Amino acid sequence: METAAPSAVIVAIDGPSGTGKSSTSKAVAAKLGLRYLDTGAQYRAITWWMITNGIDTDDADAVALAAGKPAIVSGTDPAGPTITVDGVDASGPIRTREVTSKVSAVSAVPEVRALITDLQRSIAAAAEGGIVVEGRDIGTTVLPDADLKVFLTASPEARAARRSGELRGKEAADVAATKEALIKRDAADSGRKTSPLAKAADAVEVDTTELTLEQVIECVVTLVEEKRAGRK
Ligand SMILES: Nc1ncnc2c1ncn2[C@@H]1O[C@H](COP(=O)(O)OP(=O)(O)O)[C@@H](O)[C@H]1O
Ligand SMILES: Nc1ccn([C@@H]2O[C@H](COP(=O)(O)OP(=O)(O)O)[C@@H](O)[C@H]2O)c(=O)n1
Repeated sequence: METAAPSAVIVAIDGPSGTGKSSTSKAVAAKLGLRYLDTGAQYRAITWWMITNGIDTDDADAVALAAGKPAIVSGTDPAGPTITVDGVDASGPIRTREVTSKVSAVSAVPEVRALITDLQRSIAAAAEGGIVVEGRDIGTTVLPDADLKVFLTASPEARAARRSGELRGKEAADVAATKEALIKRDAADSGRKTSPLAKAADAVEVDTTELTLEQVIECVVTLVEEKRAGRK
C-alpha cells in the first residue's frame, strides 16, 4: 500500500446497520476536509449488477465467477458521494429492498471481498489529504493501519426506528419488520468466514443509542483531532 501524505489522516468507521456510520462519516469528512468512502454502497452495487445480469445471488460459485465483470467507481466527495456500475449511476437502485435482502450473501463470497477490498485500498491510498472509510471490516481487514478506528453500536430498537423513519408514511408495524431484517443481516455479516463484521481490538466503541447525530459527529471529530495533535 502507498504511504499517505504526513498530514493525511485515515479514519475507519465500522458497525452494524443503522448505527449512524454513513451520516457520521460524511459529516466528519466534510468538517475536516477529508474524502469519504461508503464501502456498503460498493457491495450493494456488485449485488445490483448480479441481480440485473441474472446471476443467482445464492450461488456462491456463479457470483465468484462473475465478480470481476462489473466496473464499480466511487466518487469520494462527502458533499455528494457517487457510485456508478459500468458507467451507469447506481445510487438509486442499490437502495432497493431486493438489493438489501441479497447483499449479505454476495458480500460473503471471498472473491467478491478480495476484489472490493483491493478497490477500497487503492481509493484510500489515492486520497492525499486523508479519508473516512465506513463499513464492516475496515478497521480489521481493509485498513488495519488506520490512524483512528471507531466502532459504532446502538440497540436494535434504536437502529430499526432510525431505518423505519427513512421510509415515509409507513405504519409502526414496519419497525418490527425492519428490526427483524436488520438482525438477520447482522447475523449473516457477523457470522461469515471472510472478514466478518467485527470491532478491531484497537477501535474506540461508541454506543449511539442515546446520542443525537450531532453528538456522535462531535465525538468522532474530537477523536480525529486528538490523533492529529498526538502526531505533531
Ligand atoms: N445518533 C442518531 N440519532 C438519531 N438518528 C440517527 C443517529 N445517527 C443516525 N441517525 C439516522 O439514522 C438513519 C441511519 O443512519 P445511517 O448513517 O445511514 O446509518 P448506517 O450507515 O450505520 O446504516 C439515518 O436516517 C440517520 O439520519
Ligand atoms: N465493509 C463492508 C461494508 C458492507 N458490507 C456488506 O454490505 C451490506 C450493506 O452495507 P451498508 O453499509 O450499505 O448497509 P446499511 O448499514 O446502510 O444498511 C452489509 O450488510 C454487508 O453485507 C460488507 O460486507 N463489508
